[in-house]
Amino acid sequence: TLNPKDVIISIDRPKILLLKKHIDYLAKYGTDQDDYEYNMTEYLRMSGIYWSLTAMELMGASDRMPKDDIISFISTCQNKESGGISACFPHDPHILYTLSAIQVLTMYNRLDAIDVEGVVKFVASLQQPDGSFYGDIWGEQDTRFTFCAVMCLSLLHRLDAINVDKAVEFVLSCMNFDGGFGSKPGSESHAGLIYCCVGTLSICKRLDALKVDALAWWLCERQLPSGGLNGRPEKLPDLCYSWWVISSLKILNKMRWVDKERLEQFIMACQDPDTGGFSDRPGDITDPFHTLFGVAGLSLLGNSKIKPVNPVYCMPQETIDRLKLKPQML
Ligand SMILES: COc1ccc(S(=O)(=O)N2Cc3cc(C#N)ccc3N(Cc3cncn3C)C[C@H]2Cc2ccccc2)cc1
Ligand SMILES: [Zn+2]
Repeated sequence: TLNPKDVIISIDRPKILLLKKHIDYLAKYGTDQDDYEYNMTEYLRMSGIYWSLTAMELMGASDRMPKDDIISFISTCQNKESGGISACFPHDPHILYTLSAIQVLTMYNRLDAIDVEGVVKFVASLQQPDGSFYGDIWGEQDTRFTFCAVMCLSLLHRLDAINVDKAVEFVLSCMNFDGGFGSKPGSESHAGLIYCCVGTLSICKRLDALKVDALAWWLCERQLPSGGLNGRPEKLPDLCYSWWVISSLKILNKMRWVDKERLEQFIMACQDPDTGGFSDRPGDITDPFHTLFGVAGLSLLGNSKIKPVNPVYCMPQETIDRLKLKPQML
């Protein structure tokens, strides 16, 4: 049931974490090659593997994933000429899927399965004179891709391959008067892009450049009476936006500015007790994308049944520690 700008959570929605249901949901997802949705999402297959594996790692159930099949799938997706990685053979390589592949292989500690130098060359080749990054050879510019490039190269300890100062300069050129960020200079502030820009500045150790109080104020204003958070003013709450907002607030050390109990109630209500998984809002269809952000969000809120997640990389903290990466936190 909706009121114009929020959802009303009915009392029969789940209130506790249905961990086993989510583990079984993700373990089953993608095993049925004839499944319509599975085939329709071939274009994002690599990201789907990252979403599922990361959620399973956080739930302590990554042994339920087909590790060897995943690793050999990834090596078939690397383009020999460009070094880039695609979502699925024979699609074009793209920075989004190159990042997802590197995130999966670092969680598995199996970077030997691909040509790392080729990945570094592909990512560096996408940087533009203004410091921004294209997503692929077709030239779409978006601050999301700067974040993908910086995150991907930092996981490989190869930030030396790009001009970090110019990348930071481009991100800062997208800062708005409200302290937020959009996809390009002058674009409206949006929670997903704020997360990308704050994450980029954290990895580049430039959080000093933020208007912290203005930005944290804009972020905590995203929370609605239902406890959920939206991506922009006047929008409905959505579980994935809840992740973008609270991970940004965690990096800024301002988590206390949101009502954690109400947010946890919203996240729990997004679970589906029959199919397993989390959806964007209570009662909708679940998917691996929102299941990751439900599990990661509960981890950030301190749920002891879920392993700690790093708010910048959206990966298990133990992986970030093993890589000796220290993204800046305020
Ligand atoms: C509705 O079918 C869709 C629609 C789009 C996409 S998408 O372009 O690949 N993508 C990733 C995504 C994955 C899944 C899953 N499994 C579900 C949704 C979803 N959205 C759409 C969405 C999320 N919240 C509400 N909406 C409508 C975000 C989008 C963009 C995005 C990509 C990477 C990282 C962050 C954001 C995939 C499926
Ligand atoms: Zn969503």
